[in-house]
Amino acid sequence: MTASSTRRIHIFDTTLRDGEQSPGVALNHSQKIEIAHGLARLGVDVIEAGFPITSDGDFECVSRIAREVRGPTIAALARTARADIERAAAALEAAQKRRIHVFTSASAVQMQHMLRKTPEQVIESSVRAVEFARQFTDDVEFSGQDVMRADFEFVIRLYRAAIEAGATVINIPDTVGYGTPIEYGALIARVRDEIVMGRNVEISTHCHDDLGMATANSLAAVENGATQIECTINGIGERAGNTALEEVVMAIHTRRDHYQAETGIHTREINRVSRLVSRLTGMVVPGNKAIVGDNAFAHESGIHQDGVLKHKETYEIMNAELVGREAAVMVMGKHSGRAAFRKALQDLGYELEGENDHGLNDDALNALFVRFKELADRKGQIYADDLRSLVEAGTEVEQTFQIDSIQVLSGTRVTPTATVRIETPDGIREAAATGDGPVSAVMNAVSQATGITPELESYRVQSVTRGNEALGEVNAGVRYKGMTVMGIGLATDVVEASGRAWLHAINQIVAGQTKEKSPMTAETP
Ligand SMILES: CC(=O)SCCNC(=O)CCNC(=O)[C@H](O)C(C)(C)COP(=O)(O)OP(=O)(O)OC[C@H]1O[C@@H](n2cnc3c(N)ncnc32)[C@H](O)[C@@H]1OP(=O)(O)O
Ligand SMILES: CC(C)C(=O)C(=O)O
Ligand SMILES: [Mg+2]
Repeated sequence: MTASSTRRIHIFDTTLRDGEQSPGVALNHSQKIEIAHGLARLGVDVIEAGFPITSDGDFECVSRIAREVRGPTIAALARTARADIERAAAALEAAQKRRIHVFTSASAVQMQHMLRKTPEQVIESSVRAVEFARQFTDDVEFSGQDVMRADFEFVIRLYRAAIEAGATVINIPDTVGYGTPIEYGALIARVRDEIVMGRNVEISTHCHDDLGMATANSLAAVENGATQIECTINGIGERAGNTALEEVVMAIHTRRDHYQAETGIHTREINRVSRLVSRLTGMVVPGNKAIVGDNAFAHESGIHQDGVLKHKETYEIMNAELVGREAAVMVMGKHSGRAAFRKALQDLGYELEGENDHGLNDDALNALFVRFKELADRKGQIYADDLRSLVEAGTEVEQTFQIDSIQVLSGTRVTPTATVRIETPDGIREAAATGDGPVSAVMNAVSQATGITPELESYRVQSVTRGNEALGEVNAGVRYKGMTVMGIGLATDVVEASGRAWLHAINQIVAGQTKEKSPMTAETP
């Protein structure tokens, strides 16, 4: 591939407009500004900052982004109405580079039932709107919603009219995610060959993920002449969301042999902006999400781990570092094999063959591996501290304290209060405590009963089975006097699971302290 044959694909990010249309998401001004700066750092070409006619708040926010964010073109959405276009133009006034994005509908169902216009009226209002928008800027994008359910002959007529009226970017939205890659690619090729025909007009793709085909459709468009992809961080957006920015960018990068294209995205910023958007929108990224999910660069099964340890490329098509993540991680669990087990112990500092206390020969390693599998069967994921306990004590940590009962009082206008009974080596101890919420109340009560108050560093709750009686697993990462441990608690009630996780962490702390005092124990790595 020569440099001259590489096409530049523009990334149009609509996280702040279509992304914010995700049900339940509403970002305030400072959150939007923070995301806009993140997008500029990422190197997107266009930021669609909002739809200014929506509200005074949206207008103000687009104006602020236009004033403050430098680098990308700032775009604002408008219906074909004059008032929308005037409002968009006013909001964009301070932008270094501004684009008005005018949209209409192209499918019969939307024209007839939503716009209540005939196809000819839709063409006429679109032409007027594009011409009017051109009075404010030379950069006008035009979209006809729902093209994949539209009559393609009409689509061609509509877009031809928009180009003649002055549209510089024509965006082909599959608004309801109906198209397949072959159909969508073929339509883009028709638009390229029948209406763009070498003119200086950019073809853009805007896909939704209702059938899980947004990324495939966007890439099919690139194969057929599109040079702009509209997308959102983490694929958020209306219903099932939009094309995920990180997916198309990394597909183009990783398969540049195939697409003969490149984007201007600084890929090492991807993880950072993904985390930012997830945190501010409250939309959790699923573990198995491509590129940015927790598991996207993790290996748990023994055969994969063995392959990756021998040569990374056996199971990895891109480096985690390339998207700003830590190098691929080995998750230790019941599917892990000896190779990964051995490597995990080495990473923790244990010598596998030698004369010191923890020098493990093959027989010792095999015996430990059997215990590791037993533990993984019961527990699922195995953490570094579990491995340390296995090596040093040959068993899971001793449960010095055990929960006898937990009672929690919580609700509106009630200070959350927890009462716990804990079995200790000296008999039952009872303690009651309050907290900001039921979880902190139960943690405080357990600390009081055991006399150990660690500091909470991370907290995660997830469901590990399905249905009404789903078990909640709580992972509480805690720190105590320089020691960091992960407590795990499982129960159908997440408050109880939190209490169990807290106590599990305390038991590990107690076990760690006992070992430190024992003259028989070698230094922990
Ligand atoms: C596919 C997309 O993502 S499109 C963008 C969707 N985003 C949003 O709708 C978010 C912001 N929307 C809003 O705040 C409001 O809907 C507003 C301010 C735009 C309009 O509010 P209202 O005036 O109360 O109208 P309402 O939302 O009830 O209905 C939409 C109107 O826009 C019309 N309309 C829809 N699309 C277009 C268009 N492209 N061009 C012109 N008019 C349009 C509809 O026909 C309807 O008109 P009607 O009231 O005469 O029947
Ligand atoms: C406004 C348009 C481009 C849109 O979001 C869609 O059609 O999905
Ligand atoms: Mg959309």
